Amino acid sequence: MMKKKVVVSLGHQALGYTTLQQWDAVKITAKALADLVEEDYQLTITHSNGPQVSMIHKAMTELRRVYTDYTPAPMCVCSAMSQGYVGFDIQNSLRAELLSRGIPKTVSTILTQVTVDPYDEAFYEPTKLIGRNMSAEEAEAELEKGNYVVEEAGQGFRRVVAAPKPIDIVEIEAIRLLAEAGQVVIACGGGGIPVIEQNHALQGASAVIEKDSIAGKLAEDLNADQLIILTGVPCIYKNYGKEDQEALSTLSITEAQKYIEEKQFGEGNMLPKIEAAIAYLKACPKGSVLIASLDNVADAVKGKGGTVITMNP
Ligand SMILES: Nc1ncnc2c1ncn2[C@@H]1O[C@H](COP(=O)(O)OP(=O)(O)O)[C@@H](O)[C@H]1O
Ligand SMILES: NC(=O)OP(=O)(O)O
Repeated sequence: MMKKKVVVSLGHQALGYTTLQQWDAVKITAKALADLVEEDYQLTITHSNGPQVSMIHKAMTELRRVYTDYTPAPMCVCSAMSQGYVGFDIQNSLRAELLSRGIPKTVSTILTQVTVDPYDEAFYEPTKLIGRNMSAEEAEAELEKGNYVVEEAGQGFRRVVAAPKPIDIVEIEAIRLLAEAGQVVIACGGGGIPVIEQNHALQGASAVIEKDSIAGKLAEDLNADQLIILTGVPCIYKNYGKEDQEALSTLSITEAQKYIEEKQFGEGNMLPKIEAAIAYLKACPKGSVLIASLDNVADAVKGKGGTVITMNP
């Protein structure tokens, strides 16, 4: 029987926020992913990188305070480092978890670049928060360098970078080949390293791609049977956080579009997941999207929990 081709997108819950938290979190994540491998799913995994790329960016920038001749790493290099750092932890935890269950399987991370449009409107209105909180003087210095900053109420200033839309996944053929060979692949981490194509060269862009957008694009490019988005809530809710909050077990894209108009989804958190789901389903109408959390995914894939989004009910 053909294996079910699945793209799994991991959010903050799966990785934690610090090196030590990530070390512990990935062990729990690996168990949930190994359960899916045991269910005979062919897994391609992608993940968020906000806390990780911020930590790396902060470290690379702070070095300059001590070593004045030091050149800080650009954002695209920080993105590449975050893919290696997160991929390293996931691939080793998952490999160990699978071996403990008697399933020897290669798990590998592909350093993935994603092309973006240099004229994407996001470059004119950056929204993705990056790095540590800064004082007003430091924020001023960033502005002088041509970087964007925003003030967070009571917490100082933070850098913001653009979150342009993904165009093409440069290493998609390598990802597809490994996935089709039955290997577990971790790809497009942190949305992929954003690059701009100039003649035959790829130039890193000062941006961070939204990981939900790339998860949808990856599922589309692999013609996946399902996109599983593992996040901090067990399912999607109507009237989220209100007294009449209602868990939604299924959702058609028509209903999803209606709920978007009603502003039922948080702008910086659930909305990009729903938009990614709609984009993927329009390209792969026979597919489905499961939104669940690490705690309930084992049941949710059996139809007991989570929210399943499909083209039609
Ligand atoms: N309608 C909704 N249903 C469920 N969760 C929602 C909804 N609207 C906003 N959210 C929020 O979206 C969050 C998930 O997105 P996010 O915090 O960005 O997680 P991740 O790191 O997994 O991407 C939930 O924890 C919840 O607070
Ligand atoms: N790249 C990205 O969207 O990461 P976060 O989900 O951590 O913000």
